[in-house]
This record gives sequence, structure tokens and C-alpha cells, in this order.
Amino acid sequence: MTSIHGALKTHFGFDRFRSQQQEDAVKAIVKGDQDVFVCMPTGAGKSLCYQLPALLASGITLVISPLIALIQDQVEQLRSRNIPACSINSKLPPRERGLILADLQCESPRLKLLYVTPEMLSSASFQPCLSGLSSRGLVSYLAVDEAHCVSQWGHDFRPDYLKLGELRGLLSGVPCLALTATAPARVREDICRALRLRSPLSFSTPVFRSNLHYDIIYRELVPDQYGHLHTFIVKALGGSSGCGIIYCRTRHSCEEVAHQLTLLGVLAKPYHAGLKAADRTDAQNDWMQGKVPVIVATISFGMGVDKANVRFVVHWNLAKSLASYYQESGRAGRDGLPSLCRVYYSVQDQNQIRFLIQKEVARTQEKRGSEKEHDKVAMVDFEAMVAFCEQEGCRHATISKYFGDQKPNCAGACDFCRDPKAVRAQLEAANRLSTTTGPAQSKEPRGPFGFDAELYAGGRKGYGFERKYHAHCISLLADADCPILEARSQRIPKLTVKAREHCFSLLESALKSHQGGAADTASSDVQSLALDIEHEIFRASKSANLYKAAVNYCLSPGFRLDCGNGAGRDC
Ligand SMILES: Nc1ncnc2c1ncn2[C@@H]1O[C@H](COP(=O)(O)OP(=O)(O)OP(=O)(O)O)[C@@H](O)[C@H]1O
Repeated sequence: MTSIHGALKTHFGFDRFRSQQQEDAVKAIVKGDQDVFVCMPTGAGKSLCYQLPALLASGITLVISPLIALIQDQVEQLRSRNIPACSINSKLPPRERGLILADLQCESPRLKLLYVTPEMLSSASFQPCLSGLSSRGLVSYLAVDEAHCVSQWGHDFRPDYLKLGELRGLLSGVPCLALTATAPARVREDICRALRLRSPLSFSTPVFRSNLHYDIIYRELVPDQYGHLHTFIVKALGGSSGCGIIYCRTRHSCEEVAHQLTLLGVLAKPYHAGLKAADRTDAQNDWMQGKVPVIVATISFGMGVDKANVRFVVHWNLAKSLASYYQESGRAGRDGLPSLCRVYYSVQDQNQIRFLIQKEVARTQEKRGSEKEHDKVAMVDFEAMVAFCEQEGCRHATISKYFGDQKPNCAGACDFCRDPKAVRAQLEAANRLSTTTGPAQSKEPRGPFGFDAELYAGGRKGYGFERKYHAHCISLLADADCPILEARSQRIPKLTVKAREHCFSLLESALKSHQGGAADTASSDVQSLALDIEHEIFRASKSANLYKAAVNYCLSPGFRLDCGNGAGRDC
């Protein structure tokens, strides 16, 4: 096995493997007589598990990865080490594509790693290339990155991942390696079945990371939210050269939080799809280089970002599942040093996300014409996230249990284990607040007006109805039926919440039809984007008429309503 260590040093510059697991996985893959399943936390060095064997094999390793952006990062990193890697994707200029295909047709191609998305893999245009490689016995390994995408129980299900099972038929005899950072037992079973792994050797590291401290703060109980966040950041960075990530759900929140922190003296930059590509790259580079310590981003930020000294990850809005949260918060402390992971929990936020999930499930069922067992998955996963925030108990233990691991020795690495009384007191205060303000008791009032009438508030009659409706909404701390941001605001006279909801639906439908084929777009992201766009129009409009005009403008055929025009949040 000296050649393995030699290659580790020569190609990657590493003196040793990062862990015994990493070494064992690489050796098993190089041996090549069994399929392999690797489950290691973010930053554990999973990519090396297939990249190193790829260099020691005579053929090409085919790597399946879900996002073009992720692929591009990997390919760039490999090329910077002079490792022949490339990707065939829809964004590739024809000339470059031609050069790659020419190399792949050679008797002994130069290329060692070929990255594709599952969509590209199953596309007709890629089939001749694939069967050419397969028939000449040139595929050494099949590596499936982010393998949890194959499972409908996983937090990022991608239907095209299911087609990978068929590919195994075509590539019979080629060892398969499935990699993921997050796989509860049910997801693991799905991965093995869907990828047709034959008695795979499994290399799993427990999810517990003792250097991460988890805590929850109820946002609605904090009088000065930005001041609270600022104090936390100052403590987390502690004068070090470290940095942090704040995740927000919408573009507007990214802007607002970054602005407020900068006012308070912590330099922070927003990062979201509404920014021009150059501004986004600048924000990321400034953060990577340590010029700006805090990046305030939507969840698309971080995939493939490999930064060791992230001292904190804050979720200003809830993650959509506990698995997503584990992955996102896990970007902290990759260097193994103590780091903080905090959720600013908000009941209003929770209701809004629940609304989006319910709506998405209903839409899927309507389209399909039936209900299925796994329709519940998104909601179950979200409830696990909510329980993580609302429970009395060790946060690490909750995460470990979720992933099927033993209870870890937290040793004070979460708020509950450090001070259970304080956690209890916070929960009690939150309960008191929700019983005084209370969730929705009555049914949504139904008015006699159609959409247009309501948009203009239906004259005096309509305004009356509107006032009642507003009074109803204002009385609620959080209302699962009011997904609209600032639903309680009466800033624009005669603009009803119902009308705003209708506009939101129109924007959402328009986004769906524009982005229907986009591989990287989840429906819940489209919904969030629609909410964000609606909210921006609301904030920018001075009257109901101007609001309506702005919505109509966005819906007009000449206007391309998508992430690229800077209209909203990431897709
Ligand atoms: N043996 C090693 N010694 C030192 N550094 C290593 C070793 N193996 C991997 N690394 C480095 O660790 C970092 C994280 O690796 P990698 O991106 O593969 O993690 P990952 O497990 O795939 O994380 P993610 O789940 O975020 O994709 C990279 O910078 C990589 O170069």
C-alpha cells in the first residue's frame, strides 16, 4: 500500500490520511472487489476517497454530483493540483466539449475524473460517450456524491438520482462508491437498494462533533435582535481571525441583517442570487480571504466552500429539515477548533415554512392525483427540526438519534447540557407569549369580493372587509395561513392580505413555468423566491395601484422572472 501513501503525497501533498476511516475507505476502493458506502461528516475528506483511487486506476472515474456549481469547484481544485479532471455539462462551450469528447474517444484517454450531473448522465446526448467508455472497459469506478439525493426520505431528493440504478446495469463489474454526509438508517437502505450496491463495505463516522456548541435563542423573546446577534458574533470571533456564516431564508433578510451588523460595527456582506454574479463572487472572495468576517447568505452558499476557520454558523431562519441543519451548521469548525452553531428560532418563521411545505405537498398530490406515503417526508423532517428547537434535551443527542447513532458524550457542548434551567425558562417564556397572543382560532374570513376588487380593496365595502381581515391578522402572533411577509403591515392602504396572497400565487406560478426544467431548482425554493419578490414589490410600492402594476409588470411576457434578473432569492 506504499503507492497509496505515495500518491497521497505526490498528488495531494498530504503526509497522512485524515482519519482511519478515510484510509480504510481508500484501500477498500483501490482493492476494487466490493462496492463501498462512505458516510462521513462535512469536511471529513470524502472526496479524496474516490479521487485518490481514480489516480491509481488505469481508466476513468465517473463522478455523479448534483450541482454544476459544486462540480465546477471540485474540477477547479483538482486542476490546481494538475489532476486531469473535467465535467461535461450544459454550460460547457461547444469547443471545450468537443476537446473532452475527443480525449474520451482515444485509446487511452488522459482524463482521470469525469464529473456529470445525474440529468446529464441520463440525457440522450451523453449516451454514446458513456456506452463508448463502457464497451472499451474504460470506467474504473462509479462515484455517487451526495448519495442521499437518491432517497425520497432524504432531505434533497432528486428523481434523476433514481436512474443511476439502471446505469449500474450498463456498467456491470464497475465498483460503485456512494458518499454522503447525512444518512439516517432509512436513507442508507434506499441508497443501497437504488444504487444496487452489492454487499457494500461501509465506512461511517458518527455524526457527533464535540467541537461544535449548539444553542437555540427564541427570536420573539429578544427585544433587540440585531444587538443580540452582534454580541454573539463578537464573542464567537473573540478577536481571532476567524469568520462566520449567517443563513437567512430570503434575499431581503440577507440584505437587512448584513446592513444592521455593519452599522453595529461588524463588517458583513450579503450573498444571494439577486446580486449580480460579480458582486456575489466579490462577497465570497472577500469572505474567503478574511477581508469580510461575516457573510449573510441564503442556503445555496456553502456547498463546496471549503474554509477551515468558520467560528460560527447562525441560522437566522429555520432550516427545512434537521438533516439540512446538520449539514449547514457543520460548516463551522472544520479545523476541529471550538465553534458555535446557533438557531434564532421564530414561531412566525416556523409557520411560514410549514405553510410552504404543505402547499408544495398539496401541489404534488394534485398533479399526481393521489397521495403517497413519502409525501409526508418533508413535513416529518421539518418537524424534527422544530422539535430540535423546542425540546428540552441535549441537542447533540437529538442529532445523533436522528442519524441512528448512539447518544454521544456532549460534555456541555450544547445549551441544554450546559444550563438546562435556562433552556426551560426560555421555553416557558415562549409558551407564555404564545398563549397571550395565540395561534389562529377562527377560520379565515371569506369576503364577497373577487381578486381584482380586493386588490383595489373593493371600494368602501371592500375596505371594511379588509380592515376586519387585517384586524384578524394583527391579532395573531403567527398565522400558518398568512405566509406573506409583513402581513400585519397596514403601510399600503386598501391592499389586502388576501390580494397579496393571490399575487404571491401568480408570481409563484410564473416562476414555476420559467424554471420548470432547471435542474437545481426545488419547488420550495421557488415558493420562497415568490414570497421574497412579492415582499420586495410590497416594500417598494407606495399604493395598491403601484403594487398591482409592479406585479403585473413581473408577470408580463417580456419580463423574465427568474433568479438571473435579480428578482429574488436563490434557486
Ligand atoms: N488526508 C488529508 N489530509 C489533510 N487534508 C485533507 C485530507 N483529505 C482531505 N483533506 C482536505 O479536507 C478538506 C475537506 O475535504 P472534502 O471537501 O473532500 O470534504 P467532504 O467530506 O467531501 O465535505 P462535504 O461534505 O462538504 O463535501 C479539503 O480541503 C481536503 O483537501
